[in-house]
Amino acid sequence: ARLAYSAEQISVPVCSSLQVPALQLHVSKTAMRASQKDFESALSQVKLLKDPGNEVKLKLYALYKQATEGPCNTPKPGVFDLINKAKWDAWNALGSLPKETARQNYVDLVSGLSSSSDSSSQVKPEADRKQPGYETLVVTSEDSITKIMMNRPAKKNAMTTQMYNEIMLALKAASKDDSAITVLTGNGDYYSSGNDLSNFTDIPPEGIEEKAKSGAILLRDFVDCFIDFPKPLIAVVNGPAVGISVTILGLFDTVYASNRATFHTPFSHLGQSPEGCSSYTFPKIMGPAKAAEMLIFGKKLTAAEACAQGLVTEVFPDSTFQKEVWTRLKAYSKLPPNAMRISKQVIRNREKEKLHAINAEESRVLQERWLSDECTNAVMNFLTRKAKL
Ligand SMILES: CCCCCC/C=C/C(=O)SCCNC(=O)CCNC(=O)[C@H](O)C(C)(C)COP(=O)(O)OP(=O)(O)OC[C@H]1O[C@@H](n2cnc3c(N)ncnc32)[C@H](O)[C@@H]1OP(=O)(O)O
Repeated sequence: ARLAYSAEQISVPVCSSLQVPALQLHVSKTAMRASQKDFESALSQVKLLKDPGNEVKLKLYALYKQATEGPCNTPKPGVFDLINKAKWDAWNALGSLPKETARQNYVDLVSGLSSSSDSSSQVKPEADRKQPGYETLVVTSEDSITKIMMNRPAKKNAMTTQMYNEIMLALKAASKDDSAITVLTGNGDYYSSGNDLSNFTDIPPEGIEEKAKSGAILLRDFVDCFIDFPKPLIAVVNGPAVGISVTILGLFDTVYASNRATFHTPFSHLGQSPEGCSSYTFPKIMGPAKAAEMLIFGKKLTAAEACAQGLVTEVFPDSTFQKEVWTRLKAYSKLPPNAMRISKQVIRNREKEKLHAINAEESRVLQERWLSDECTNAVMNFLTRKAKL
């Protein structure tokens, strides 16, 4: 049955003090313009929803603050104040979005949540469905869909060694479970900021060469899992994507993106070179000239540009992204699973051997790049806060 809950009940253990201020009945005067009635009714409606999860609550929080107070201009909370920092990040990510647009987006989001909770009143709370054993991911299986969500929102879902290993484990488990399709997505405002640059700081006693060697093996194994994944694999790109989180998209069967997403592969800036088989898949998908702009010159694409160039399947407005995408995926997941798997095999199998060879070669080249001065300086500049993308 649908749960009516109070402001206290909406917070979940992962983020226990995350309260949605929209639940407070106070609405500042600045919000009382065009869609005042709709906005007020959304504020009441939100109290009747099932817990929508932290990601959505952060979106609601950010839109509410933007709609009532305008752009974020409060100081950024400290590193250890994770919850307030996540809230601040979500609000700040809205930039100069006009108050009226934020109000409209809030109303749209609540309306999307209401209709999806109407149609799935038996859904178990996420905590019950969550698969145990992952620290950097939230893995859930429901409606024949296994969802692997990168879960380091405070670090923009940067991929640590542990996250690479957990994604490989989750993919292996998903390839054998009874789900029909598998989804990779991110928690928070980013899809992923790519390789966690602090991976480079953990040098073993055997030295930097050994570190580069083990990194190349990890990279090759990680990308191999995507090449070999037997079921339809869908990326739900909820926000900006950087580096390896972009390159592996060429190995997915479908890529849905929010219109807030961007696609950025700044390898030359970082003294590195392409991976994830992108040296092959990108020129094939978008033609060599467009691929070179991304992979050599680090041109950042908007979601619309990435869609026009064939890397993204479809772009959705951020305010309705989750609702539209999951409605579509739930419908796809009801198709005969064996037929989908076999179709994927027919489409992908003849390329597999080639992709494994390309992956091995890209990993070998990167192993050398990681030892270069260009790469070391770029990573040190980021880690000492002298540079950002
Ligand atoms: C097995 C190894 C395989 C390696 C394969 C090769 C892979 C290559 C790549 O993926 S290359 C791409 C690498 N990524 C980057 O260079 C991104 C670096 N990050 C940034 O430039 C920025 O953080 C940003 C533009 C993504 C976001 O900027 P902003 O919105 O201003 O947020 P913050 O910078 O304050 O970030 C919040 C918090 O997250 C930390 N963080 C973000 N990205 C990374 C990252 N890639 N590695 C490590 N840490 C990251 C950032 O430091 C902040 O932490 P703090 O709050 O200061 O503790």
